[in-house]
Amino acid sequence: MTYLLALDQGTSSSRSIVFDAQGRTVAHAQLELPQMYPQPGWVEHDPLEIWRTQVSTAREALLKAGITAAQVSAIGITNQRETTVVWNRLTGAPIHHAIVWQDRRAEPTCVELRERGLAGTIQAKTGLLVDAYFSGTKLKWILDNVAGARGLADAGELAFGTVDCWLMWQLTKGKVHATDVSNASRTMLFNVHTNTWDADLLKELGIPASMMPKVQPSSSLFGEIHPDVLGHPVRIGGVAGDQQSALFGQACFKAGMVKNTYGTGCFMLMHTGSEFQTSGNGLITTSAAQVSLTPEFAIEGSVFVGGAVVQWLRDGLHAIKTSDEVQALAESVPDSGGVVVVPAFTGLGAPYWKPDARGTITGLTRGSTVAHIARAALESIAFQSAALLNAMGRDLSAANGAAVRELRVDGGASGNDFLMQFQADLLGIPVVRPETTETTALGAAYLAGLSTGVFHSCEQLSQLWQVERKFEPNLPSARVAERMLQWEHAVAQATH
Ligand SMILES: Nc1ncnc2c1ncn2[C@@H]1O[C@H](COP(=O)(O)OP(=O)(O)O)[C@@H](O)[C@H]1O
Ligand SMILES: O=P(O)(O)OC[C@H](O)CO
Repeated sequence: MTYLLALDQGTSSSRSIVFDAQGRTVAHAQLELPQMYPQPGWVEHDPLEIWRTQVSTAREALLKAGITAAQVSAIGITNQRETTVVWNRLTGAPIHHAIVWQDRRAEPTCVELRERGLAGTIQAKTGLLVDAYFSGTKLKWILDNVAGARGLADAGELAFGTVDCWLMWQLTKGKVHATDVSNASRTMLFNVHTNTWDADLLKELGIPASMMPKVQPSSSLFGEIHPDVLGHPVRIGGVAGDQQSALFGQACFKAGMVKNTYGTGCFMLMHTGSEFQTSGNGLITTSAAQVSLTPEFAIEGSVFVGGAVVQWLRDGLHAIKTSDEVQALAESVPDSGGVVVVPAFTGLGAPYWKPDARGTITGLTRGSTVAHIARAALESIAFQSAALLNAMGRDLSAANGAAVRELRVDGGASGNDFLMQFQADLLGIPVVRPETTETTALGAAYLAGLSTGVFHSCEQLSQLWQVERKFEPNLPSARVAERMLQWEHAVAQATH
């Protein structure tokens, strides 16, 4: 039997999954990752904890599967993106905690870049909007603020990496300092047309090129793990940022195919093939996972509060005891009774980009109950995602692309049938949930399997992808327009 091991290092946990050669899950292990909030707006992880939890889950998953590393054909790595680690090449020790993607401390540098009129050049080269979300300005912050860092960096003694790169350094005991194109494209330092680090942007932020990892296609041989780690040297055959990995795991290989992941937040990505398109509607362009040297792209939008609104119902309002109870509560009323929840707890992400917006509930009457609020809260996940898909639709028609035919879904909240049906109703296209909703890890396993001969082609992977349930739209278009308008009115109030 042939197995693939996917390491899925997420923001809140490290997970490892063993898959068989049909892409079926064989065993799964997960450990939570401690979060650190040293100042308002700052979020950090301990890089050594990232490594410790990841390697523990890998060992546990192999044990649960009843196999040894010698039976694993290849390892695939997928990871929370943008999170920035800097370590000393000689000692291997991180010089600072990892600065997590949610961390806003680098905003002043971004203001400066925007004021200097660099946003257009940066978007043309990297596909990104200038924002503290991406790694480049976080890396600059570390060099500017950690004592002695700049001197060591100039002397070539420091290494930078996103989490995939840091894990590979650890897995190979310092032999491999590499990343893949999809992770590199989240740094704001990477030219996505040439698939190389951009010398001008590195210079602009004062980052020595010697710190940067080698960049490879997502499906390629990155190296072999040290035998001490899992008891056997296994090849690392695939690496991708978690959202691009999910796009790959959903078998969205062609232009116009879209997936949405409903986790804490929601991440929607549309493959645009080898066409580099910038969005005129508040979305970003990113490198998709690549199996060759040819650049491939996706347009991406993110919703900050997706499934997290259900956590708020549970922990903030005590409206439910477990997340699973939300569906029954929402369905205990025939509609939301005119209530609209805008969960702008930390501002609104794409396509609105309103950092100062705050959570708002509109349409409350004397008859409103907690069930109406719960229903409206669930609906808000679908409204925000619909705004993203509508923005993608506008980008597509501007580029004369074909209309999107279906939305493939995954992530924790995609298990909620009410939410998925309402999503299909709002979008007017089928929402399709696959058999395996662990598509992030599956994507990494696919990438690793492709480069090591376990799989032969993307066509073969498309055939492995199986529908579990298809939600057909079932709401008259006039009613959809009315509901979207109600939502946009509420958003306007949240952003006042
Ligand atoms: N039945 C459900 N209905 C709606 N949301 C849910 C349900 N079960 C879990 N969730 C939400 O899904 C999210 C967890 O999904 P997951 O994919 O594990 O997220 P992440 O990878 O961001 O940690 C949580 O925010 C949780 O509130
Ligand atoms: O780890 P997740 O699933 O929260 O994903 C985080 C994203 O990669 C951030 O860009």
